[in-house]
Amino acid sequence: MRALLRAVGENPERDGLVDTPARMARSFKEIFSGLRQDPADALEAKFDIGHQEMIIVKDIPFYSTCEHHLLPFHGHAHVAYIPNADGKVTGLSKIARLVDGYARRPQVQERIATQVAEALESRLGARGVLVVIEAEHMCMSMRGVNKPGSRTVTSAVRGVLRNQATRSEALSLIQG
Ligand SMILES: Nc1nc2c(ncn2[C@@H]2O[C@H](COP(=O)(O)OP(=O)(O)OP(=O)(O)O)[C@@H](O)[C@H]2O)c(=O)[nH]1
Ligand SMILES: [Zn+2]
Repeated sequence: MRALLRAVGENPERDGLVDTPARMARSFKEIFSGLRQDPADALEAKFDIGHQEMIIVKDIPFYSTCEHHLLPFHGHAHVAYIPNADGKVTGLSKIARLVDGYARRPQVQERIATQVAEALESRLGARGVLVVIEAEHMCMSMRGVNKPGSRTVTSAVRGVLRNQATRSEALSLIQG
């Protein structure tokens, strides 16, 4: 961190910066905590409620860091899934924990959606999954192309949610 401060033309020994490297290390530990866990461990088919219909947790806010510039991108994730035939579902908060776990890594937006979808499919045995992520990237807003306010939308679809009617139902519930 000190080398980085020196490289941008700063003096890492001056008063305001002397504690910055340690502070950054603590901050990075939190921002990248998803690297030291398997976010899919959050998932557990815990509640045997015989529910086999669609479940959507939408507008989940998240903060992540783009792996190209190490600048933040942030926005909302919408996660729809259809449980498998045994009708067991996971706790709603676990869906948000899953998003957080993958977001707290150096990332690209596309991969967060894919990883969330694959975790729900493989760990929970979900019959269908649709993940939509919309985010603003600071590397596009505050530098480079300088387009604040532009938003990127990515999605990942698995299983029966590839079916057009089911996918349209999920998308209309997410947008509504
Ligand atoms: N696909 C994808 N691209 C991303 C993501 N986050 C940042 N990027 C892009 O990564 C690209 C890196 O491009 P480079 O040309 O190597 O880097 P650069 O010279 O800093 O590019 P500019 O940002 O255009 O100035 C840029 O186009 C970013 O917009 C992401 O989550 N997904
Ligand atoms: Zn970037």
